[in-house]
Amino acid sequence: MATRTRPSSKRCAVLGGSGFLGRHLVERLVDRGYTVNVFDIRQAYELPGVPFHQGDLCDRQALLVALKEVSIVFHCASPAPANDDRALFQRVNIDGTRTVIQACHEAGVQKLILTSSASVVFEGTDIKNGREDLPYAKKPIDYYTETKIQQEKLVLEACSKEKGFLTVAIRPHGIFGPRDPQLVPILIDTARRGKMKFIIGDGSNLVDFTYVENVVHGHILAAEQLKADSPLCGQAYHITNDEPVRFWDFMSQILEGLGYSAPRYHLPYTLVYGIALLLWLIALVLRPLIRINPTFSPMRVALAGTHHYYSCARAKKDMGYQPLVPLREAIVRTVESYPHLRKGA
Ligand SMILES: NC(=O)C1=CN([C@@H]2O[C@H](COP(=O)(O)OP(=O)(O)OC[C@H]3O[C@@H](n4cnc5c(N)ncnc54)[C@H](O)[C@@H]3O)[C@@H](O)[C@H]2O)C=CC1
Ligand SMILES: CC(C)=CCC[C@@H](C)[C@H]1CC[C@H]2C3=C(CC[C@]12C)[C@@]1(C)CCC(=O)C[C@@H]1CC3
Repeated sequence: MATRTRPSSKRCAVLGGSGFLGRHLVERLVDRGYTVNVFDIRQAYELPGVPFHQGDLCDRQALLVALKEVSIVFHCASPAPANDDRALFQRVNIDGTRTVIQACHEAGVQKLILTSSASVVFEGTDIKNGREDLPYAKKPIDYYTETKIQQEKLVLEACSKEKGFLTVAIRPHGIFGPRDPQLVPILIDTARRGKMKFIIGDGSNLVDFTYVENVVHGHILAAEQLKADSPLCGQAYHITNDEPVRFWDFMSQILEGLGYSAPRYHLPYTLVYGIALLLWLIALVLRPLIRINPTFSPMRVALAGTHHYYSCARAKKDMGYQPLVPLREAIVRTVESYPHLRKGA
């Protein structure tokens, strides 16, 4: 039997390393002296000394090349949540994650760190200071969440001290920061189309928005603390800024920071949710003829109008996690990073 070279504990691969979180993670790992392979279906940048492997994570052979002599794998690849393609989510998040686990076994990888999502327990109704022992959503709000649940279960169940393969899942929520293609761009696009005038509900709902560097910090801590005798094995961890904020205050700070007016007029939550549901049903019926993606999907209205914030006490206790960048500073850095989205730019 061919002998495998023992992988160095500082040699890792980032699946989804071209993405928003993945790229920040790659940069931080390199700063901390890790040797990093990037694996992604698309190449978004080049970094000296960082080999890029372009491929689909459903392709085991392609993965095996990127995992050669790697001891830690960070899996943060996923189709974007806004996508409505059920088959794609099933293929990438479920079948693809099975392939990742299999390839890790074959390549002799010792640790797998999955980027899951706090949304795996969110059903569209209030969650206040939710802990990791909340049950998975029985009625997930979309295909993205449905497949993130299956994906997390697959990864956590694969944890085996006997096989020397340890796994952990990080559940971030509302990641934001420089280069995020979702949150700030969607918000500013909505404002530019004159649709950011209304607050859904009374505006008091608290939400976690988590600065990308804190999420990265949580991933690296998890990788470094994940050992056969640690409580992390096979567990999920919320990583947040630990500063729940009113959803509409956060949006207003970003909008005003970029020179736009904050929303002022209130609309009842149930009315907006009902309209969003109706539009979503109409879009579903019309789909064979025309593809419409309404701004106000039921999922977005639920995210904008309910409480959803989580406790990160378990991460503090088991891995010594503390957010590195406070929310106020994180918002300033984020606003400054989008000069092209400033009003009038
Ligand atoms: N952005 C957020 O607020 C949150 C994100 N997450 C999770 O964090 C992870 C990273 O998210 P983001 O960086 O925001 O997303 P992103 O869309 O910027 O990055 C995902 C990356 O995965 C790659 N990818 C997609 N399908 C692939 C495939 N079949 N094979 C190889 N690569 C593939 C994409 O090309 C992309 O570069 C995802 O797993 C997401 O579910 C969890 C909670 C919140
Ligand atoms: C905390 C968390 C899970 C955030 C996720 C980010 C996105 C889901 C949000 C980023 C911009 C948000 C946004 C809306 C909904 C949620 C987001 C897409 C609205 C569509 C809600 C209704 C409005 O009045 C306009 C909002 C624009 C921005």
